[in-house]
Amino acid sequence: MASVFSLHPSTFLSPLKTTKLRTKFQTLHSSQKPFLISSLKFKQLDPKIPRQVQTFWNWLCDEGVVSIKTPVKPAIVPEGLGLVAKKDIAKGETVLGVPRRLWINTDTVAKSEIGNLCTGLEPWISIALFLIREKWKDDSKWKYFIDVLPESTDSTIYWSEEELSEIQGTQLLSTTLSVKDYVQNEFQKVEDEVILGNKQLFPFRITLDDFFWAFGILRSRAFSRAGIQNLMLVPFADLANHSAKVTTEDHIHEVDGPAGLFSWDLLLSFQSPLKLKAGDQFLIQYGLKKSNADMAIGYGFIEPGSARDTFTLTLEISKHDDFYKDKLDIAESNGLGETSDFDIKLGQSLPPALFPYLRLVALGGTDASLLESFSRKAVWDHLELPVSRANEELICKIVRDACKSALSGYHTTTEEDAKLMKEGNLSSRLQIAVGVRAGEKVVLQQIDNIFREREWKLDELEYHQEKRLKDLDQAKVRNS
Ligand SMILES: C[S@@+](CC[C@H](N)C(=O)[O-])C[C@H]1O[C@@H](n2cnc3c(N)ncnc32)[C@H](O)[C@@H]1O
Repeated sequence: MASVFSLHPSTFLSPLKTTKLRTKFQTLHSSQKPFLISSLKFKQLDPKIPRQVQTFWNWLCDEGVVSIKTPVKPAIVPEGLGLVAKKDIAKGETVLGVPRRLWINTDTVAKSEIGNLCTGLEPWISIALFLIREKWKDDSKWKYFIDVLPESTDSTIYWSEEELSEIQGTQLLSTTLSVKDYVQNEFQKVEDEVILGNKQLFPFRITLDDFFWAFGILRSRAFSRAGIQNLMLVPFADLANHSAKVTTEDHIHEVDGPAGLFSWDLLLSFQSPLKLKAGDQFLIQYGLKKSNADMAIGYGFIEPGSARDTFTLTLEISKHDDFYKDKLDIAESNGLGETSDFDIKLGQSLPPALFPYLRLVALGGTDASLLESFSRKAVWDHLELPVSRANEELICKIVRDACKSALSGYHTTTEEDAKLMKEGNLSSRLQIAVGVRAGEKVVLQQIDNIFREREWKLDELEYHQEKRLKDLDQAKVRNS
């Protein structure tokens, strides 16, 4: 693949740019000198910026995506590349707008040479193939954008065996391995069904590493408005880094607006969620609901602190359960299934459906009569309250055993993790490993504590059977 690295930014003159420059010199003589000088100056980034970033910025200028008025510019920041305010920016002020013609989404792929081949593929897979192909092409429209994309991130999908051993026993490890399996299987399928039979469109070797690269790029930088169907890569906008200081998610919009010198288009537009001073970094929120494990897999970093510490309890109605069909029916009538995931977050109350589902899973013996006595909805309402001492004791045991088993799978103790974090100086990947494993353990301990306390109170709780007898007695008294 040819590269633009050998060209000095000031010698990078596409035909279009030459024309523009000439026009500018003409206007220079017609008294617009200040505009020309400042517009050339605004193109210059910090001299320490890598040359390909300067070239990318020049391209954005030529495409009319940025102008002298654009209040942010690319810069080197602790998170890699980022966007920095050129002037003070008010909260809510528009900082950038990238026109649709530069987005890479399924529409872009559909209109490309591989459009027909990609019909029916998962959106991310078609965009991944497109991206790999554009990276290989010498004359890609997105060449200067692709040249500034990283080769990898600290996402756990790129970790070595040794690095992965640091997250032994964690849910992060099992999710990472499932994601890697998924990507590998999808690659094998697309290689057999699309790539190998279409050598004229893919005249170069596409490896599993290429596919992982594209997957990682999409996971860490693509925007998706309403789920995976609207996945899109947006040059320039994808330079915005994340900050926990941003506590809203409504700063990205699609609006109609000017998209160059003479054109109008749909723009992906960013409003600043924070008030910024000149020189501050423009930051956004990547997703308030994401756990640290989601952040580690998707973006290759975690948030310090405990706000994103999560453990997912997965419960299942056994197929061998005598009441399997009834139980499944009740779960499904209430939006759950044979297997249900409950995300438990540190310091937050348990998900409301956890107790009814647990009681349902554990329901047996004489308590099972509950399944036949009421409508599906009414059974669930009953499950909101303790059913019987035996049932409540069993759910505590199920959960506490699961916590104990999970806690025994980690290869470090909470104290060892705390010591490592206190000492500092960890590599970025070890920081993620220690942060996630410590976070999972503390949530597991929190869950175990809740159910231990519940065990202590088993004698004080009011159970469904007793309540029913009490209600019957009260009714008798009223009727006598
Ligand atoms: C959308 S890109 C942002 C631009 C990116 N910094 C770059 O150099 O191209 C997302 C990536 O930026 C980095 N990043 C963003 N926010 C971060 C943060 N708060 N801490 C650490 N890394 C961050 C991660 O590598 C992440 O995968």
